[in-house]
Amino acid sequence: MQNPAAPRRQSASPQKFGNMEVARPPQTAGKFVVVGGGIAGLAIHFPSEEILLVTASPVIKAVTNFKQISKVLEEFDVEEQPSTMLENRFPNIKVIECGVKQLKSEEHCILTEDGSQYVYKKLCLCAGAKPKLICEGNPYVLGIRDTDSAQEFQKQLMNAKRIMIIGNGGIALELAYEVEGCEVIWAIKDKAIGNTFFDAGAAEFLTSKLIAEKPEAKIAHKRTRYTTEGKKKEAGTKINAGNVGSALGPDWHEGLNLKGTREFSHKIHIETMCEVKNIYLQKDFRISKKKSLTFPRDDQNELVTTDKEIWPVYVELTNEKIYGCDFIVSATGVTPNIEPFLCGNNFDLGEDGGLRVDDHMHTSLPDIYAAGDICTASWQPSPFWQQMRLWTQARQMGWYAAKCMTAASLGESIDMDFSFELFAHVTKFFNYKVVLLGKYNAQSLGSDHELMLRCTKGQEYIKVVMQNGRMMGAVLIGETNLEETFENLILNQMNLSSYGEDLLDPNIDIEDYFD
Ligand SMILES: Cc1cc2nc3c(=O)[nH]c(=O)nc-3n(C[C@H](O)[C@H](O)[C@H](O)COP(=O)(O)OP(=O)(O)OC[C@H]3O[C@@H](n4cnc5c(N)ncnc54)[C@H](O)[C@@H]3O)c2cc1C
Ligand SMILES: NC(=O)c1ccc[n+]([C@@H]2O[C@H](COP(=O)([O-])OP(=O)(O)OC[C@H]3O[C@@H](n4cnc5c(N)ncnc54)[C@H](O)[C@@H]3O)[C@@H](O)[C@H]2O)c1
Repeated sequence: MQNPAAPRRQSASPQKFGNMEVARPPQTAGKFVVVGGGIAGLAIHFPSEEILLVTASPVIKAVTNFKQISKVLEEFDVEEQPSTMLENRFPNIKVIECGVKQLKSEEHCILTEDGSQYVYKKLCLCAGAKPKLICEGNPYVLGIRDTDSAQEFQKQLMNAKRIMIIGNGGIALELAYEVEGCEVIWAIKDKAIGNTFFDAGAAEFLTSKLIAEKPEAKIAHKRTRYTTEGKKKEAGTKINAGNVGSALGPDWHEGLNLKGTREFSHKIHIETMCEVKNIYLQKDFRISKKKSLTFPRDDQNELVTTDKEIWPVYVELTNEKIYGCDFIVSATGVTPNIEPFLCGNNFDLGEDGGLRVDDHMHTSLPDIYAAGDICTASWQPSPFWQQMRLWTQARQMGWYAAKCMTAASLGESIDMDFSFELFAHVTKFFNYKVVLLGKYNAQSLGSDHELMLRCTKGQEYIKVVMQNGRMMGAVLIGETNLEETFENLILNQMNLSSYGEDLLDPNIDIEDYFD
C-alpha cells in the first residue's frame, strides 16, 4: 500500500525557468510535520496519524533497552539507525533527509534545502542545539555534539601531547576522566568541578578519582553506529555545514579511543575561577613576546616555569597564566538551533535563546510546537522541576508534544505530563552512578534550606536538600539504592522533621522505613 504520508517527490533540484530557479510548488504533507531526527523528534509518535519527519542528519536516534527505574527516573540506550528502519517499523512515518532552511508560519509551510516545500497542519520543531563555542571559527577550538565532531576530537587527540578543556559541565567532566595519554589543563570559572551538576562537597568526593590512576575496567560500549560511508548522497540532499547531526548521549565516548600520544594514564591540572582572556595562534604568540607556562607538577604547587616547547595554539586565562596546547575543547554549553525558523516569524524567545513553549509545548506561533534542546520551558514549573538540556527531557518533551498536538487537533484538553513533576536524571561520572533529583543543588531555594550529608570515601556521596522539614532534592553518587525512596519523599512532601539525622543513618534501612 502506498504510504499516505509520502509527499510525491519530483526531481531533487529546483525547477529551472531560463536562468531563474524557482522553488517547487508546495507539497501537502501529512497532518503533522516534525523537524529533527534526534531524541525529541523521534519520541513524537502518533500511532494513527501521518507524520512527515524532516531531518538534516542521515541517521536517526532510536531508544533501546528502555527501563523505567522508578516513577520518574528512566534509563535507556540509544542507537543510531538509518531512517529506512524507522519507515519500515512505522508505515505512517515518512522521512525526508534534508535540512529545513526556512519556515513560513503564516502559510503553514517549511522550505528544505533542496527547494521543496511542505505544508503542515501542525508542526513540531525538534532541531536541537549546537555547541556554544568560546571562539567561533578558530580551527583549534573544537566542540563536541554529534558522532562526526566526536570522531574529529578523537582524531586530533591521537596526535596530541596536551589539550585544554574549557567549561565545567557534563562534557568537561566526562573528558577530564576519560582522556588518557595526554596532558589536560582544565580551566573552570568556578571553585569546584562540575558546577552544573554538583556542589563543592560532591566535587571533592569525585576529585580523588580524577587524580588517581584509573583502575576500572572499561565497560563494553552500547552505542552502535550506522555508517553512511560509501553511501552515495542524493543530489540536493547535502547537509548544510551549519547543520549538526543529532546530539550524542550516555556512553558516547565508549566506542572511542580517547588517548593522546603519551604513555601515562591521567595527567590533569585544574585552573579554577578563571576564564579565557585570549587565544593566540603560534605566530601571533611569538610576536606578542609573552611567556607560557610548563605543565604544573603536583609537587610544584604554583611554581611553574616558562615552557620551552612550541605549541600550535596558546590560551591566556584571566588569572594571567598562559598555557600552550595542541587544541582546545570548548565544552561551554549549547545554543538552541533556531536560525532557520526565525526569518519572518515573530517567535517569543527565552533568555537562553530557545523557542519559548507553554505547558502544552506550544510556541508563541499558531500550530507550531517545539520539544527538546531547541525549546525553553516557559510554564510555571512544579517546585521540583527545572529544565536542563538532557536526553531524558528531550524524550519526555517529544512524547508529550505529540500528545498535545493530537489533543489540540481533536479539540480535546490534556493535563501536564507527570514526568514534569520532578526533575530526575541518572547518569555516570567518573565511573560512579549519579542520580540527581528535584532541586538537587537547592536551585532557587535561596538561603532558606539546609543540607544533610553522608559520605563514605571512594564509595558513596549522598546529599539531601531540606526545606521546612521537607525533602526538596537529592544528589546520590554511588550504588545507594535510595533513588526510589527519595523520589517518593520529594513528591509526597512528607514532613520529615521528626527523623532528623536518622534520615541518612546508614544503620537504618530507610527504604523499609518509608515503605
Ligand atoms: C557529548 C554529549 C554527551 C551527552 N550526554 C548526555 C547524557 O549522558 N545524558 C543526557 O541526558 N544527555 C546527554 N547529552 C544531551 C542530549 O544529547 C541532548 O539533550 C539531546 O540529544 C537533545 O535532543 P534533541 O532531539 O532535542 O536534539 P538533537 O539530538 O541535537 O537532534 C536535533 C536533530 O535536528 C536535526 N536538525 C538540526 N537542524 C535542522 C534543520 N535546519 N533542518 C532539519 N533538521 C535539523 C539534526 O540533524 C538532529 O537530527 C549529551 C550531549 C552531548 C553533546
Ligand atoms: N552525563 C550527562 O548528563 C551529560 C554529559 C555530557 C553532556 N551533557 C549535556 O550536553 C550538553 C552540552 O554539554 P556541556 O558540558 O557543553 O554544557 P553544560 O551546560 O553542561 O556546561 C557548560 C559549562 O560551561 C561553562 N561556561 C559557559 N560559558 C563559559 C565560558 N565562556 N568560559 C568558561 N566556561 C563557560 C558553564 O559554567 C558550565 O560549567 C548540556 O546540555 C549537558 O547537560 C550531559
